[in-house]
Amino acid sequence: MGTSSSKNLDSSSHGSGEEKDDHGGGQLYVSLKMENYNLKGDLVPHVYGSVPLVGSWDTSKALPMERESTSMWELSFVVPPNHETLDFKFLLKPKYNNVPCIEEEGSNRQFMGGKLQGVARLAVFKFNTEEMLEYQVFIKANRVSPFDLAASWRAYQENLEPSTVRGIPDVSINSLPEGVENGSSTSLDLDLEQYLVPAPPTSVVYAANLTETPRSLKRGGVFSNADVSIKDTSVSVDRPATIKEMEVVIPDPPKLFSPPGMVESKSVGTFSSLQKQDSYRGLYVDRGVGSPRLVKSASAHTLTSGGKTDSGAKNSMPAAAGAVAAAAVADQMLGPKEDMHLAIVLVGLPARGKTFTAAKLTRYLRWLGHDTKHFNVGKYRRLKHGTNQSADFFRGDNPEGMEARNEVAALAMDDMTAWMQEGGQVGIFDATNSTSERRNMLIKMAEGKCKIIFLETICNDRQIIERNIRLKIQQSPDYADEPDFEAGYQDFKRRLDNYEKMYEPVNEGSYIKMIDMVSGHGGQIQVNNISGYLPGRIVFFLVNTHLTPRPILLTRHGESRDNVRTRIGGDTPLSGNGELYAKKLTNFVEKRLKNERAASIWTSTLQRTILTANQIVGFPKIQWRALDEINAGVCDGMTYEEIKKNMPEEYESRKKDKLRYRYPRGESYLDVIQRLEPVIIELERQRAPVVVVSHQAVLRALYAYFADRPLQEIPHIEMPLHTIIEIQMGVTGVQEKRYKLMD
Ligand SMILES: Nc1ncnc2c1ncn2[C@@H]1O[C@H](COP(=O)(O)OP(=O)(O)O)[C@@H](O)[C@H]1O
Ligand SMILES: O=P(O)(O)OC[C@H]1O[C@@](CO)(OP(=O)(O)O)[C@@H](O)[C@@H]1O
Repeated sequence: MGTSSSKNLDSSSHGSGEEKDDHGGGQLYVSLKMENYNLKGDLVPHVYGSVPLVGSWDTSKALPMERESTSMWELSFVVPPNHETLDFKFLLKPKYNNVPCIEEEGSNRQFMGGKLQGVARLAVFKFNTEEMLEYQVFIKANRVSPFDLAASWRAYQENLEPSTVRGIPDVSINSLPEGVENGSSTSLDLDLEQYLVPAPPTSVVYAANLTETPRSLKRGGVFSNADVSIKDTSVSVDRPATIKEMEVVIPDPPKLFSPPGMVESKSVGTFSSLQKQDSYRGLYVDRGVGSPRLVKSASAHTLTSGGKTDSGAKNSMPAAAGAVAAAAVADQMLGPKEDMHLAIVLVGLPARGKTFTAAKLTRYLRWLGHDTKHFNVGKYRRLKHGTNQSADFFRGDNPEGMEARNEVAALAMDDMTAWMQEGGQVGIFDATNSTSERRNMLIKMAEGKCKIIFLETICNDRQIIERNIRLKIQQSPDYADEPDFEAGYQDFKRRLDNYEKMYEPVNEGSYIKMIDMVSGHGGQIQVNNISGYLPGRIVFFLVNTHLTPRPILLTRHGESRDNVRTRIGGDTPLSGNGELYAKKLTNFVEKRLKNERAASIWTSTLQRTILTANQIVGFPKIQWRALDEINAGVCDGMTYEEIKKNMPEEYESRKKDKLRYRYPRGESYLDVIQRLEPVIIELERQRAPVVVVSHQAVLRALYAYFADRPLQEIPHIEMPLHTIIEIQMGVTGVQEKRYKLMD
């Protein structure tokens, strides 16, 4: 208490403290603390004793101690000086219940004339003959005058840091200061490009794993790995895409979005990799497309619980929490065998967004924890028959062409069903599948092995089809060796005519039709005979996706006071550095979004994110509970060092499996992913830019979705403070830029 009349009776398990005589009179301020890292159910330390304040020896009136930190419990009270003696003991019992009630071993503890009597000792609780719990005890008593009490109350109030953001409604908008028009503030001489830093290269291991050589072709001796690189050089079969390969040029610029200040960007998503604007050929990054059957990919391992095999089939529990896990378990226990495996079979004319949609769906399902693979028949065709087949190959009246195409489709389907027998959950079968004869063949092949849902992409907008065709000539390995863009364009048009002559829209079985869904409004989704958890989710996802180009800006809050103290969790305000970042971010957002008609700012409900976004004006701000930081449970407020020292088992368990590890009374990364699903759906649905101000763990999970990073990597993704990750969504997939606003 820091008063001249204080009396310190510090009595801990390590020895009793120094005593001073009482000269000041007044009241006795008693502070009791107990410490133990082990908890026993919902038992809370209580104090009961001889004076009415502490229950007059009635256990039901005992005073509960309050949790001061993970392991420390605290209770302070003031007793009038006229109590000659104060006897008391510690109890363990539930906070709102009187049973069980365990009293500490040994005699009463006693204050006499304001002095603690006897020797310091631990508080020992015996549950039965074998089980007991020991708490360290810290007791402090000070004589304080009423004047001291009043002064200390004032000091307490001054130092108290109640949340400074209380009262800000969940949805708010700070209006612009008078005389300032949106986007024309004087502070805007900021050059965004000066803050640009390189984005990390796409994960090497993952990209390579995803583009494995189709197994059935390899087994048949059609080619060796070495052949693949030679025959199909423009498909990144055996090697990851390098940053240079992933530069993107979008054709027909006037029709497409080009945000201010855009410079070089890197694709982290489904498509990318064209070269220069006026050179019509580029590298095609076939990310997420493959048929890995021989070699298990890293992602396949991460998505199953144990990888145990049962007569060849592994136990396909998803690496997921919550609803995803519950549905998977129910399917395994109750569903018909073929329902455990789902085949999404794409249908549509060329250049209708089938591969794009398939890759996006794969990314979403994998992020949720479903074991999903994308099988692209075009890749099989190129590997078996080469990359330079002309339009004639695709004529309906060309029997050799028809046979060759059906054969590679059957090979891919074989690979997909074989992978499912090994435990794979969702196979996405990507080809035109544009005749009912072809679809019948697939239905027969799937019998008893998996359930088929057709996903047809239909586009009636000539302009969009034209743009898609141009993208195709630039992206597809089929035209990688064609130096003349116009020749490639004419050939592709003839190929399209050939397909159109044969095309039969889906009218059979279970299907989803996406009709004119590119812009996110005006289109429609038709579904037939769709039921079940996963199909329902897939429909919901597809309803909400579109291709309207828009940026999503992800940033952590400015440095918080707990960040400075290296304490995790908590709800502290910003440090000086953090406040500076809040200002810089405000300027950045103002400049970056100055030409946008609409945008919104999303924060968590914790004050460090709300304060970071506080000064941004003119855009609606929305607080999302789902964006709150991973809940560290009983470790909230501790440093990693403290956890390591005091809870070594917890520390080690988290180190071993950071993805699945759940803090006691808190969350795991998998829990965080589950609660972020509505956020992802809403980010997909939004057509205007969104700025997300959130936290390290949450942003790792969100970023992983856009960057297509495997679940296992999520807890280890670098997510630095004071850096903005700009995700550009659009017609070529997802690209990333990074801005570092502070050193
Ligand atoms: N639902 C859709 N309708 C029309 N075009 C789309 C759709 N989804 C994506 N696209 C666009 O179509 C382009 C070509 O898509 P792609 O998937 O290669 O076509 P496909 O596999 O049908 O030949 C993509 O780059 C994308 O911009
Ligand atoms: O999963 P790890 O690597 O522990 O990172 C999450 C931690 O990051 C922190 C900072 O250490 O997030 P933030 O400051 O962004 O809110 C902690 O609050 C949180 O527990």
